[in-house]
Amino acid sequence: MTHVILQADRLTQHYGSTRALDALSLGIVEGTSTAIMGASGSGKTTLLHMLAGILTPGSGTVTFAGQAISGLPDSERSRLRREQFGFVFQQGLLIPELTAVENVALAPMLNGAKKSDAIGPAAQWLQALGLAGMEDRRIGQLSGGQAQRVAIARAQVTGARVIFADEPTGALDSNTSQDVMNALLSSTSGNGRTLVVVTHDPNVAARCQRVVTLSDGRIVADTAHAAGSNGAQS
Ligand SMILES: Nc1ncnc2c1ncn2[C@@H]1O[C@H](COP(=O)(O)OP(=O)(O)OP(=O)(O)O)[C@@H](O)[C@H]1O
Repeated sequence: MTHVILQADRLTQHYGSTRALDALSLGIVEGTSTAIMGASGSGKTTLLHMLAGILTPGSGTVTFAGQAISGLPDSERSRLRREQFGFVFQQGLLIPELTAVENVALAPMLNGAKKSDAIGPAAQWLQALGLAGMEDRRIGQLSGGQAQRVAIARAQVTGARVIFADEPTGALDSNTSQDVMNALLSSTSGNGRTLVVVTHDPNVAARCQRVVTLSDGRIVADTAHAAGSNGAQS
């Protein structure tokens, strides 16, 4: 049975006279991969940030696992983000002074875990993402694709139920982009977790099970891909 883990209802957001989102409603089924596409300025990042509780909507609601999150106080939303959500951005926003494993361990440590307890799961995630042996390298000693896989590990080590990615392959060449999407899909929707990814890249979108296209803050296409790879390694 399908379970809607995230539900947006009639989200509207204005920035001055710009309407970034226009009464947009969208349900995301748990364990699936969804790409959000659309021209520059169509509202993709605004939508992602609202689904993730980073932004509160001007009007409308976002419900996560049955709880309305859009009206929660900042502190509650930030706890929810740390504990239930993971984030992967175009530039991994990793800390260059720390090693790969320390960067990943930082996520559970921010939730109160001791470093000695956080390092083991962090190393396991790096291994699962093909980075065994690179745990002690600093970020500058990794390729762009390897660094993005560290960011993917960091997004998930806390047990996040939903992973939000904003142009996760935007800074990578096409082969590396394929590798990173393999890693992202297999570790998320391939593993029962939910992935929502904003992308301009049709190759990235085609790997997802569903593609939602925005224009002027509205959904203008919503396509399910029977052939969505759901994380299969190709
Ligand atoms: N903080 C802000 N202040 C003013 N306008 C904003 C702000 N954030 C977004 N906008 C405007 O809202 C609209 C939607 O922006 P958004 O970043 O969501 O689009 P996008 O589809 O993610 O674009 P891109 O692909 O270029 O990242 C745009 O017209 C943008 O200029």
